[in-house]
Amino acid sequence: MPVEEFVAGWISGIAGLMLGHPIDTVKVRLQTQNTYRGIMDCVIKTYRRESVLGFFKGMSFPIGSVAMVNSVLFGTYSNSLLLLSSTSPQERKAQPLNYGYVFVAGSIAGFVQAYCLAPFDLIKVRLQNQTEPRTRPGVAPPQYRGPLHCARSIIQEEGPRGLFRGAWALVLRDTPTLGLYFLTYEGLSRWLTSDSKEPGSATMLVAGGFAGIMSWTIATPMDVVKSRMQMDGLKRRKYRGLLDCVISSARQEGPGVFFRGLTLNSARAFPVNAVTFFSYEHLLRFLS
Ligand SMILES: CN(C)C(=N)NCCC[C@H](N)C(=O)O
Repeated sequence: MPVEEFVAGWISGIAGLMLGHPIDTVKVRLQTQNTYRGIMDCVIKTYRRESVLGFFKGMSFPIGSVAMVNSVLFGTYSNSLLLLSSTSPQERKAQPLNYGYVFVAGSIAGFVQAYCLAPFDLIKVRLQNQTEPRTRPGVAPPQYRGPLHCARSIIQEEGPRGLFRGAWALVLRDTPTLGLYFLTYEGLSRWLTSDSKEPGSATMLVAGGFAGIMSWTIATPMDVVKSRMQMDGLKRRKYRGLLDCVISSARQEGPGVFFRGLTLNSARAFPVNAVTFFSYEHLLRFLS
């Protein structure tokens, strides 16, 4: 099994994460808390209360974990494509790709990565939602002192299964959208590259950026449900399950609720995924 894709996926995951985390924090807060009037209100309140550090809450943990999940995503995608089409990445560059295989391999990779991502994403979302400023004398400390304390508290209060709260929503979000993610990337990079040539840097950036926007646009409604399910269970349970979350969110806040965070998801998706694919492709050329 080729491992270069796993290594390149890991490093490119770190690059994308560092660029996108502050926007991700604002998005998660808007999706799960009703105290903000909009993006700017959330940015200003976060900055005033928590300083610039507030935007980076929960980032130390994803640097290791989300990067590892990105490695699972790219490694599973490439190896699934190898199984389906019986061609190596080098051979695939020389002949037209079967887009059906690309979509299926991307969806398999999305399914596998969703399960690996679930506990890490849950911890990230819970930490991002803590609006208390960093510990100061006289101010009550936040509920979770850090990622490990958060994981321990969830296991103690909600049992080990608590770490997988929202996992089904994550699987439903990522399985089809990652099929679309790789399909958009491969389709656009082929379209922008002349026959028998390898995609250039500008092509990787543009195709990666649009793959991110396309997949996150489709993923946003399920992303809202996922974030809400992950925050549920903290105190009293609000939702009986995924369907109940969908129905009661729509009833209480109208269908527009499923598009909360769409602007931020798209604004974050372009640079993050441009850099992710750019560094992935270059690392792969360097490693093989
Ligand atoms: C729509 N979805 C879930 C995705 N496209 N997922 C892959 C994205 C990878 C990148 N780290 C990011 O956070 O955008």
